[in-house]
Amino acid sequence: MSTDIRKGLAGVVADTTAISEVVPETNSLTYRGYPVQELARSCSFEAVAHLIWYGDLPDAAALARFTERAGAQREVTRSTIAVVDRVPDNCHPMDLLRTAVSCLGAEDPAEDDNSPAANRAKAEAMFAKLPTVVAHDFRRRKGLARIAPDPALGFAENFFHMCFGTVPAPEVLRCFEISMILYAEHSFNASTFTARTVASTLSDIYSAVTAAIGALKGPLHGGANEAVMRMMLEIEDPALARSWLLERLAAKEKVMGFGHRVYKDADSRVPTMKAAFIDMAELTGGQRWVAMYEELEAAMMEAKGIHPNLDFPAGPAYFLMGFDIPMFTPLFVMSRITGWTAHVIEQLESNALIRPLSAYTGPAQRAIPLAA
Ligand SMILES: CC(=O)SCCNC(=O)CCNC(=O)[C@H](O)C(C)(C)COP(=O)(O)OP(=O)(O)OC[C@H]1O[C@@H](n2cnc3c(N)ncnc32)[C@H](O)[C@@H]1OP(=O)(O)O
Ligand SMILES: O=C([O-])CC(=O)C(=O)O
Repeated sequence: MSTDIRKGLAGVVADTTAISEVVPETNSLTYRGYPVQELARSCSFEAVAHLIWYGDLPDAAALARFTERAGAQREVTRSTIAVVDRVPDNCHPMDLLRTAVSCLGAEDPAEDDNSPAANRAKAEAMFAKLPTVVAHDFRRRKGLARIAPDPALGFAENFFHMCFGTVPAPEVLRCFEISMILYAEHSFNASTFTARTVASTLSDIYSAVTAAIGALKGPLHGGANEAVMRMMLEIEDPALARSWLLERLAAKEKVMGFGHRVYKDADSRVPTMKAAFIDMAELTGGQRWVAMYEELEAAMMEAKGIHPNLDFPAGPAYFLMGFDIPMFTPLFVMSRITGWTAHVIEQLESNALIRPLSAYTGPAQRAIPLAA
């Protein structure tokens, strides 16, 4: 047996995928062959979701059919709302979302149908319904009544409508949509690999997504977008950012929103998201957070040569859009549901149970003492 242990599976190529390609040498990320920056510039999130699941960008007619199908499925059942309403409202919203996906699975009579067509239909249903749950939770924590989804609105417009009762300026919608497109897919990241591992046992797609939500919640992964904004609020004054960061590094602490397992020379998505964040700051008078961003980014580059990752601009951009911090990782879920489910379908197309080996380091085999 090989004892070549790759901690964290770093550098291990675990399988093939045709969904996205991350090329750290050229700082590039493509979804089904299209550069993500170009998708963010010219496509709707619905078109990108279609691309991720079906392999091609939709033409106008296919996009209209897809958007109509998604719009019509946004409502969740009364029983899902009832379960969600019983979850304590001091829990993290990711806990609630995980529970909601379990409910969606339990309610689906076709839960165990793992055919590609059935799983695509379930993926589309989750894409449509998860924003309804996230918005409901956002309002319920403030003691506000639920706002029903509007099937006539696009993905981003409907989500703001369900959260705030209004649809913001097109520039805000665009920044939000850009974040959804950039967060949608990123090859074998920890949560996607979790989803694929669950799928590899021939479990159902809802179980895979539930597990992926658990993996995304951690601050080394999706939870970092929340931690970034908490850090910025704690620092408060951009003039204090550099010394704050250097103190953390001196104490050997990690600074959230920096570093990446695959990209060592900058995250391909950051320039696009940073530009969207700056647009948000200009729209809302939030330039203080841009100054904070610049200070932290420069100090980290000088001290450790480590670049920001996507969570670094996404966190303050969501803050400026008016979302509460614990909601930031659920926003990530609303996007990554596309990538996760595409990977589950791909895993099942040529499945092999995911089960690595371990090198045992416990005591050598021994006899049970007679008195035991
Ligand atoms: C959408 C996403 O999920 S993107 C990732 C979001 N996560 C974060 O922002 C959390 C903060 N970042 C990190 O913890 C890491 O960079 C990870 C987990 C993302 C990737 O880590 P790995 O590839 O395992 O690298 P690892 O953690 O071993 O770091 C390598 C070196 O860089 C340092 N380093 C990496 N990231 C950071 C950071 N954010 N702050 C301070 N030091 C860091 C490590 O301390 C280590 O230094 P050392 O060699 O002197 O011990
Ligand atoms: O790829 C990773 O390890 C983490 C990441 O950036 C993502 O999931 O978007």
